[in-house]
Amino acid sequence: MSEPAIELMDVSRRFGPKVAVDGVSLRIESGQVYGLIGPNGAGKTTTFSMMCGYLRPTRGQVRVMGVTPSAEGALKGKLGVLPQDAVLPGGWKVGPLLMYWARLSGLEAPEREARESLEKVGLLEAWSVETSALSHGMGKRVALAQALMGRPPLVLLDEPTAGMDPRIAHQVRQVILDMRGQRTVVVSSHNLQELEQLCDAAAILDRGRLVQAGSIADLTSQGAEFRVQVARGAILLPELEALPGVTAARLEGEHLLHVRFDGLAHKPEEVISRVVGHLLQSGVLILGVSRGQRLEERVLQLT
Ligand SMILES: Nc1ncnc2c1ncn2[C@@H]1O[C@H](COP(=O)(O)OP(=O)(O)OP(=O)(O)O)[C@@H](O)[C@H]1O
Repeated sequence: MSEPAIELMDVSRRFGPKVAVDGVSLRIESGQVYGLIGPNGAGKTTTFSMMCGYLRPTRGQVRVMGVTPSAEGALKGKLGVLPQDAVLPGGWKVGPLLMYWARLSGLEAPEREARESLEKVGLLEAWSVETSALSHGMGKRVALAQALMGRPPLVLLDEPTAGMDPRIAHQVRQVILDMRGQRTVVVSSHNLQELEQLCDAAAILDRGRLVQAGSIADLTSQGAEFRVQVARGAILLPELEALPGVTAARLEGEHLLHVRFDGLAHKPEEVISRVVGHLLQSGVLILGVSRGQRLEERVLQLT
């Protein structure tokens, strides 16, 4: 197996008596978009900060692209970071500030880098705007532009779309999707629908501990569960449960049917077709079918 982009081995981090991260082990492969999920105080930002090298673990080991991230200069030029509460310095205009940062990072062609990055986050028109005159969402986009400059192989984004309007959030998600497969991106977000759409895999943290990690397909049980949105008609659950492969069926409200199946012995497409066929024969009208649970539902079960 090739070397992972990031590996945490039994990592803990304390702040005095407070254990913020507790014995977490996880592996993030190169080219993945990887989500860090968890309720407030779960340890996402602390984990993030250890991946960036801003914090050292109290116990265990963090390896990022083969090095210890907290070692001086270890990740220079290889890492772009959007911290949770990025604050831009006052007294600067956006473009010159980005050029200054590009120079500090040793990038060739700082102006081109700054312009391209600002364009990616849809903010080129703010080139000459004072940082103090930016709205919260605009400031965040400038910080994101900084994280993307120089196309680093690893990008860590803490709450990248929080505080952004829907159109800009969509654009930022597109920027992240464009990096998929080419660079490794770690995203922390409370927007689980967004993470479900963006990520290949994710880790769910709760009170400092790793609750579950895996591909989004595994986390949402895509190989063992599906949902049917029903317009109208009477659903007889025992009849569905008697169909080959189906292990359980339940209704959420009147219009959402959840079906679990034995994904090892049966192909999803066969069980889905069988269930949908049976429903249609029984006169049930269907609005849609989707595989797996919602990620949100899974996280609520686990945390
Ligand atoms: N510098 C610190 N000193 C003391 N306690 C801290 C410090 N940083 C974090 N903590 C505590 O560690 C725990 C994990 O915090 P962390 O910020 O990593 O959580 P989070 O998952 O990012 O939360 P949120 O979703 O609210 O941003 C919390 O209980 C927090 O109060």
